[in-house]
Amino acid sequence: MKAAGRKKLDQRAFLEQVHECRDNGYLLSSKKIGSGAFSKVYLAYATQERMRHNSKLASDLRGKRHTMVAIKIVSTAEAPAEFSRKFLPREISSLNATYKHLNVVQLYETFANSRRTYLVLELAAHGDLLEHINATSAHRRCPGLEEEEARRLLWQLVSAVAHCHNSGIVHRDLKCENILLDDRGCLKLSDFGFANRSGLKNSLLSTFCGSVAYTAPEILMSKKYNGEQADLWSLGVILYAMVTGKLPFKECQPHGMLYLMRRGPTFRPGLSPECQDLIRGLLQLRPRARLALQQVATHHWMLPAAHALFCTTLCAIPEKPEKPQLQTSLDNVEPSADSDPPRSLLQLWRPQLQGTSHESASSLTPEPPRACPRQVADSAGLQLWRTETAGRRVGRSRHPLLLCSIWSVPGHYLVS
Ligand SMILES: Nc1ncnc2c1ncn2[C@@H]1O[C@H](COP(=O)(O)OP(=O)(O)OP(=O)(O)O)[C@@H](O)[C@H]1O
Repeated sequence: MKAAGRKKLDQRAFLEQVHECRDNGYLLSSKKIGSGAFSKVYLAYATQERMRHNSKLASDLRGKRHTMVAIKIVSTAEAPAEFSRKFLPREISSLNATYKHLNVVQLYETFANSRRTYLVLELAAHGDLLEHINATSAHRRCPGLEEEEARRLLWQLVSAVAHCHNSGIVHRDLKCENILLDDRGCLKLSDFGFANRSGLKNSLLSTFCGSVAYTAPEILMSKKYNGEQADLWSLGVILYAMVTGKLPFKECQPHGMLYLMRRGPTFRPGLSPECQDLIRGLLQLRPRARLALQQVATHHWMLPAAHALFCTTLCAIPEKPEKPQLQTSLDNVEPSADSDPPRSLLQLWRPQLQGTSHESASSLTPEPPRACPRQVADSAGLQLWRTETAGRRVGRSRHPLLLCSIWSVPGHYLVS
């Protein structure tokens, strides 16, 4: 087909899409923010009318203080039948199963007709992790991210993957291109096109999924595999990519890849031994020998991330002046058992936090308020229910591996 004819068809298709979105309560912009094999992703705006009718959308966008969404338009008329019958429904059901987590792209709703399916997604407007690594490497004139930044991002990624696994979903295509960043620098796991139910514990999968560079050796060897353990391998590749700016194993042919995998990763000088140890722990040939997510979260290289999380929480959530008995009602008030004051620190972090008493917390200099307590809590992966009840439990962690509560004490919040 001639280029002019193709362009006209594209314009007609785009106008149809604009109308179809408008009929469903969204204003589609012409800004294309990405494309996949059978899909295009556009920036769009939710109408007030739509927000009134969709509680997921309303509650999320209220917190973000904008009405922007990403609409993924899948051309089901052009895609192979197997894609529309198998992979697209799996993507939608996986996104529904993993709703809602701060580090997983949220699906607000879908609508469809005979030619297209529309996925209305949370917008992550700051590109993907690969772009971020490349841009940062160029800026620093040194390949890879600072370990501190990699740690912060891995913390969020581990939280997202743990949430998926706990929800019975294995991603199976974890790679830097599928990890998006939003305008607050918050990581959002996306593209659940290959995701599947993890099913019964220890049940094995057999489909080859994902990109060779991130694929676990057992999949390359066409063995039956455990999806959760395969995701752990990919996490190791992603961490390696973050701290070195390179992929650990790069070969086009699977047998060449397997040869490199057996030899193990090599590291640039200067990379901390703790980080090398964590990467090696994930890039274990034997799936069962790989570190579990819980072990990753408590690995000594990761602990500063947990510490930073607590310090951020302790320092940056300034409590409002005390007004005894007055409770600011937030939209997510939980009828909690405000029972005893904090006694034990979370087991997972006990060794690191033993010194965190009321006094030591108070000795931290609180920063002036930069954002409202709820925003700060959100970005730290914590959920606050209310802000003004000294000595009471006022929130909890959203991190699936970090089961803790937030307590209000005069001047600070404590995490226990
Ligand atoms: N929620 C989102 N916010 C911002 N950009 C997004 C979002 N979802 C997808 N994109 C962009 O659109 C691109 C394609 O989306 P996605 O990967 O979901 O499609 P796909 O059809 O599964 O792609 P592929 O065929 O590469 O697997 C992404 O690489 C990303 O750049």
